[in-house]
Amino acid sequence: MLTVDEALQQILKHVQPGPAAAVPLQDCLNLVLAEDLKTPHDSPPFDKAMMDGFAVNSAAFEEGVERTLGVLETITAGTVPSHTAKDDAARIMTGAPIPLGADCVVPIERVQFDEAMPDSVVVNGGDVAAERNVLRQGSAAKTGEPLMAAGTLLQPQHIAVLAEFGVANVPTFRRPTISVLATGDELLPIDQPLTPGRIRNSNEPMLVSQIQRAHGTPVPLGVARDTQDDLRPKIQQGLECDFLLLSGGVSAGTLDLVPAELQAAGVEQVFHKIQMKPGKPLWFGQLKTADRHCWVFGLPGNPVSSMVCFELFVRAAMRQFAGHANPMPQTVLGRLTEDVTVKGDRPTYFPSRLEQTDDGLTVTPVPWGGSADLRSTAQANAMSVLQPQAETYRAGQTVPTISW
Ligand SMILES: Nc1nc2c(c(=O)[nH]1)N[C@H]1C(S)=C(S)[C@@H](COP(=O)(O)OP(=O)(O)OC[C@H]3O[C@@H](n4cnc5c(N)ncnc54)[C@H](O)[C@@H]3O)O[C@H]1N2
Ligand code: MOO
Repeated sequence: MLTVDEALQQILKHVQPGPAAAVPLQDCLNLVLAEDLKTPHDSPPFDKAMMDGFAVNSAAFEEGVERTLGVLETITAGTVPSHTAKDDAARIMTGAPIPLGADCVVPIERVQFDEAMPDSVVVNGGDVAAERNVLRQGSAAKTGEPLMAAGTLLQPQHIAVLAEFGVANVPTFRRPTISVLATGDELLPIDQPLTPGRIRNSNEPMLVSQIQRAHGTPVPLGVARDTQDDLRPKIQQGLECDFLLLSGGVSAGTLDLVPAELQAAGVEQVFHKIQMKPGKPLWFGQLKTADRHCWVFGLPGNPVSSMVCFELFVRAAMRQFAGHANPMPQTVLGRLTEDVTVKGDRPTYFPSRLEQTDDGLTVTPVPWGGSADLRSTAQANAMSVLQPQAETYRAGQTVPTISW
C-alpha cells in the first residue's frame, strides 16, 4: 500500500497543467497566471505630485528664507504642465505631473496663499527640499522588470496591478471541469424521507461544494446504481470532464464494481489503496486518448473518507491542473489543546478545530466516531495529521494540520 506522500507524488506526476488562454481581467479572480509577465511601462509613468500644493525648484531656496513666487498655472491630475517652474511655482494637485524645473511640492497648508490673489504664493525655505512629495517616474517599477511570475494565484491585489499595467486579457490556466458521480443502491435524494436500509446522498452536495471552494467547475451526474448497465454510460459521461470523481464502490463488497468498470472504460489504474485513515480504499487512474485526458478518483463511499481524500488528493490534483506553483497540500503547525491517543496502524487525518489564539495557532481534535460520522465534521475546519504511535500526543505538542 502506498503512503500518502507516495500517492501525492504519483498524482502530481500524472496530472498535467490544463491549457492556458487569455481571459478578460474581470474574470481572473482565483485563476493562475500562465506566463511570466514583465512591466510594459514605468510605474509611475511620469514624475508625479504626492500632495496638493505648489511645485517649486529647491535650488531657488535657502534654508529658512521666505520667497514670494509667481504662480504660472494650475496642474490638475490628468492634465500636463505647460510651463517650466524654475524660478516660479505651479499650483499642483496630488497625482498631477511635476512641471519641468520643479523638484519639490510644498503642501498648501505650509504656504501663504490667498485664493483671491492666485498669481503669487509665499513659500518658506524650511519647507523645501529636493524630491520632497515627488514620486519619480519608474520609482516603483521600470519598463521590462519582472512584474508577476507564472503560477501566481490571482487575487484582488494582482488584478489591480494587472489593471495598472493595462493587461486587459490575462494568460491564465483554465479551471478544471469535474464530474461527480455518487454510486450506491442505498442512496436517496436529499429531499426524500428515509426508508429501511436507505440513506441520503450527502457526498454529491459535499463534493460539489468542495470543488466550488477549490475554484473548479462541478458537473454533478446524480446517482449510479450498483449495476454495470447504470454505471457504464454515466462513467462515459463523466470522462468528458478533466476529472471524474466517483464516490463509493471501491472496496471489497460484492457490489463494489467501480474499479472494474473504470478499467473496462479504458481508465488505466495508477494506484488503489493508501495507508491512511480514513480513506484507505482510494482509487486513482487516468484515461488518455488522442482527444481526451481525464483523471479519475474513486473516492471511498464513507462521507468523511470522501471529504478527507478530496482535501488531500483531489485538491492537489486540481491545483496542479490549474497551474499553481506549489500544488501540494498546505500544512501549518498547530499546538494541541489536549492529549490525543491514536489507535490503529495508519496515519489518521483527524477532523479538528484550528484556531488563531493569543497562544498562536491551536488545534483541537473534535469528538469523532470515524469515517461514517459526518455530523462531527460540522465542528471542524481542518484535519490534523496524527501518526500511529504508542505514546499519547500531549497537549502543547505541535502537529501538522491542513485547513479545509
Ligand atoms: N472487506 C473490506 N471491507 C471494507 C474495506 C476493506 O478494505 N475491506 N474498507 C472499508 C473502508 S476503510 C471504507 S472507507 C469503505 C469504503 O467502501 P466503498 O468505497 O466501497 O463505499 P461503499 O461500500 O459504497 O460505501 C461505504 C459507506 O458509505 C456510504 N455512502 C456511499 N456513498 C454515499 C453517499 N453518496 N452519500 C452518503 N453516504 C454514502 C454507504 O452507504 C456505506 O455506508 O469500505 C470499508 N469496507
Ligand atoms: O478508510 Mo475507511 O475510509 O477508514 O473508513
